[in-house]
Amino acid sequence: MASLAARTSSKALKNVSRTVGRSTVSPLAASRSYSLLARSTVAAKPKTTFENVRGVKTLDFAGSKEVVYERADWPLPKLHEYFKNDTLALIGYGSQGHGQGLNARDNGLNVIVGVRKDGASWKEALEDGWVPGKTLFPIEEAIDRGTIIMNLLSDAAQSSTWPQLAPLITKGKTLYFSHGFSVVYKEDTHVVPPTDVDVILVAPKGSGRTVRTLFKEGRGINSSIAVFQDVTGKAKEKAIALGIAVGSGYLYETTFEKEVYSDLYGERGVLMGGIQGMFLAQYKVLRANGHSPSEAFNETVEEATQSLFPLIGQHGMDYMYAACSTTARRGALDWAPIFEAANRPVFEKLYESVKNGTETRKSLEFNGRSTYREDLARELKEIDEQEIWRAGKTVRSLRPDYKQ
Ligand SMILES: NC(=O)C1=CN([C@@H]2O[C@H](COP(=O)(O)OP(=O)(O)OC[C@H]3O[C@@H](n4cnc5c(N)ncnc54)[C@H](OP(=O)(O)O)[C@@H]3O)[C@@H](O)[C@H]2O)C=CC1
Ligand SMILES: CC[C@](O)(C(C)=O)C(=O)O
Ligand SMILES: [Mg+2]
Ligand SMILES: [Mg+2]
Repeated sequence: MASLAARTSSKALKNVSRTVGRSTVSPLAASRSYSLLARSTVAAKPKTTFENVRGVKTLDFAGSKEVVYERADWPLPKLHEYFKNDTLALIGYGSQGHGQGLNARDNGLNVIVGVRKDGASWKEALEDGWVPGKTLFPIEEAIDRGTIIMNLLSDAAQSSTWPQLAPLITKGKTLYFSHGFSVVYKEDTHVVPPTDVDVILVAPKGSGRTVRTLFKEGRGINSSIAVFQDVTGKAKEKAIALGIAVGSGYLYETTFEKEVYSDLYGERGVLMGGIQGMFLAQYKVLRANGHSPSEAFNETVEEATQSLFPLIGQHGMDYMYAACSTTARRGALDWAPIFEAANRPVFEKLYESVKNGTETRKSLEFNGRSTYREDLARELKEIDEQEIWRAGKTVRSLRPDYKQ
């Protein structure tokens, strides 16, 4: 199991830390420092401070000190030793089950998958090389065999299956989530963990698909970690070790409540709902003013995703501004506060809707239906058929590396 992929990631792990001056920093942090030096058009930035080495760092985030854990402190031999008596039972095999399960398996850990027999996930797990009776089991059997129960069912399914699954989570096991949803909104989900098990969270801040691709690239996704219940006194350490085991590069401490509030808010906001709404509004106004679909798409989506947003990701907003014309900079500086003012009340309403549980109840009701897959697919098809995204397909088809 530890074979080629594990050796490859072991090599990647060796490369993960480099010495810059007297501090050990990761390649990403190093490239960030490099990018700060490389900037010519922007003012000097506050320096990132590295107060600790060995993978645990206290960093200054814009004036707030926070601890970040990273992979450097958990080389593969240490992970193997730590989990030598454990079986990680991944329950559910959606986007996160796939990414976290394959990463932990490639890291050489003892991982099994538990899903509904002959459901869509069972088939996907088979395709990914999980073997029925050895590493692939019906849900109850996987929980029985596991010591660390990683509940990666859909949030709605975590709630609906809880009455059957809860009695199987016996003393000595660890209960793991990738979202604070089930335990924080217990009035609605009715998920109340047994009092004699550690309950922890590792929530990758990105799609399970990216959890996998970043791991394969020898990098690692940012994840949040939290402890809901610490029975053994080791819950936090276990969360950190599991975070690294499933392919995270950097782990940020939070609470279950903060994780679920920020996550539900972010995905409904800028990450998914907000961006689709903003793209569509801009596109529609361009079309109403006589611009062609290709021009409206290129000026709204293609330039954003292919040119400007990656610059924000690599170097920050000011860098992206500085990389655009002085004409663009002047206009964007003037209009940014207008957009902020227009959007702020929407974000306030959204945060309240998350905090008071409205979003949770809607999600439980919708995703708890037996037809949830078809119902979601129907609405996604409606997006796919919007003119903006149809135009986008033609624009993308011109790329040399185009894949449908
Ligand atoms: N998607 C992501 O990238 C992220 C997800 N998370 C969190 O990770 C967890 C898992 O999410 P994700 O990977 O997206 O999975 P999904 O939400 O897509 O759920 C998929 C899994 O749930 C199973 N499932 C659904 N309904 C039932 C049911 N009634 N009984 C048994 N199994 C059922 C499916 O099995 P079947 O095929 O048999 O229907 C499938 O294995 C959630 O807590 C989510 O919030 C956190 C960060 C990012
Ligand atoms: C942004 C959506 C997400 O929160 C994620 C990929 O992080 C999710 O729930 O899938
Ligand atoms: Mg989410
Ligand atoms: Mg998220």
